[in-house]
Amino acid sequence: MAILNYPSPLEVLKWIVIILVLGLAIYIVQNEVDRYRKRIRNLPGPIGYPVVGNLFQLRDKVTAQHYQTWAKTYGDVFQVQLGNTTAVVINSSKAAKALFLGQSHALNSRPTFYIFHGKLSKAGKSVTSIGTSPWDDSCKQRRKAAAGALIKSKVESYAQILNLESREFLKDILAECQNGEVDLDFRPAVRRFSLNLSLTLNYGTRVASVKSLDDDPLLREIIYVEAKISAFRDTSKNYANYIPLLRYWEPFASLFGLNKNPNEAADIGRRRLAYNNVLLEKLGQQVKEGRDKPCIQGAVLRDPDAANLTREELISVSLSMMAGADSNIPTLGWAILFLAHSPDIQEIAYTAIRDAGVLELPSTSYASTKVPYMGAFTKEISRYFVVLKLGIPRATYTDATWGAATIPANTLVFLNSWACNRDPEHFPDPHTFNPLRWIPSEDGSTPHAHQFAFGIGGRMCVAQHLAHNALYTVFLHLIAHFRILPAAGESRDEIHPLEGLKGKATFVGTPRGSRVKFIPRQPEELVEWLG
Ligand code: HEM
Repeated sequence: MAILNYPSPLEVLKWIVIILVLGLAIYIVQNEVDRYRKRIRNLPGPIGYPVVGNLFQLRDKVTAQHYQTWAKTYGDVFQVQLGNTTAVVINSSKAAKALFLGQSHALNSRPTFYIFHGKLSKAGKSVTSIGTSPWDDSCKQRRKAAAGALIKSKVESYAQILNLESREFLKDILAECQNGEVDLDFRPAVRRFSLNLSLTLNYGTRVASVKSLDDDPLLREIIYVEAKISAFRDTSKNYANYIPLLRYWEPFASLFGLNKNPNEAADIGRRRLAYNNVLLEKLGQQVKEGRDKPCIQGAVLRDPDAANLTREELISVSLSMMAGADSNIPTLGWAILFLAHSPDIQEIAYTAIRDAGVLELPSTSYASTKVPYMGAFTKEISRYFVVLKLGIPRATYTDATWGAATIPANTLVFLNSWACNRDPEHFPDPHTFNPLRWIPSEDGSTPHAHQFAFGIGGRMCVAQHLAHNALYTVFLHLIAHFRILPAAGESRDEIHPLEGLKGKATFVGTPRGSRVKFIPRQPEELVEWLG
């Protein structure tokens, strides 16, 4: 009888390790061939490392600034490899105009990402906001509906909403500022202002008080979920978007209990859909009964051209409006800090407001005023800070060309808005904060007609007029009625648009500072004026 020679456990383990190492080596070789093939011919770009490409060279850096540095070596338009994904980065205003305006159709799409689209949005019945939707007929319809509700003339009709929310913002600050005796954390007031803009403009509903941000379960849910969504959208983190190997690791991590919440993205997607359904349902009922307040979603529901939008498409429009708060909050926060450290600019702005006769007006007139210096100041805030320093990622819809290079359809594209807004050919002395650059010269021409904080081309921000008017109105209220000083011990470092950020490599630039002193110019009169 033959005796079977079973291998020892050590032998088995040895073979398992050999097979795993061999498998990994074959995978890596194949993967490197794949990554090499994905490089775009005739387009320069830095060489990265196996598997990760250029990702680790960008870790803990403000990505847009790093790309701006690379542009000095590789030119205005270059490619990077983020793991297995090839991305094209556009770093000068001239190149941005040539590509996003000159080849607008080819650059008109948005990419899909493994985490955001594959997990979060899939769980939310694949409903994505306009800003995260690839270009197709549905996206075109949704963009048209949103843009229709946000054109310049419609935005003028939202003036009372902007005035009301700015007034409420001042009330929140006045209630807590103790005449400038304390360093006040302005974030709750800023959050309420921005959330109210999104909610009122989109659904005709609003947050009654700062306290209800914490007390009201629906609002708490919105704030929590929107913050999570912003994190899942972050293009500089979420490495599983770029390195497929990490996706294979996920089931093992869950098996060994290393991934605390493997279904988090899907869960957040479902929760976002749930509260938007509740809000849309409520508005639909109000529209039916004729007791709805004027709002974007109400306008869309009543718009005969939008009648063919499905419920998912209506929700998509809402998601897009809610996402706007993500950009408004840090921009307003940074501007408050900037004002605190810039008494000279506060003084010029206050004088301009006073000389334009705004101080004699009721708050209900503020949004409809046109104080040139304040309009210019608002534009310069957006240009100088650039909250989305790499814009919102784009993708090529069809092949595009740059010099001798063909950028194939479905390539990830980043507009380096930070670099374009600091482009000395477009903005002389670009590192100086100078609102006067926006004041029209005597012949009526504005030297710099385009700044890139809202993007450029066919997928540019649909709400740029609204966002500008909202910021203009709140700045007008704030500067007319308060002086702002820095918090104790804070230096100008906190307003550096790169060094002053909380977390360098984040998609949305958020200032790390959050406290200033607010001193009412005329406390008693202000109470009365605010009503
Ligand atoms: C300071 C405030 C804001 C900034 C800096 C900003 C910036 C941007 C940028 C950079 C883009 C991408 C543009 C491109 O790819 O060329 C964008 C897209 C978009 N923004 Fe804004 N935004 C702001 C506020 C808002 C608000 C308040 C809303 C909604 C009420 C909004 C709605 C949208 C939508 C729907 C898109 C997607 C457009 C598309 O993909 O076709 N934004 N925004």
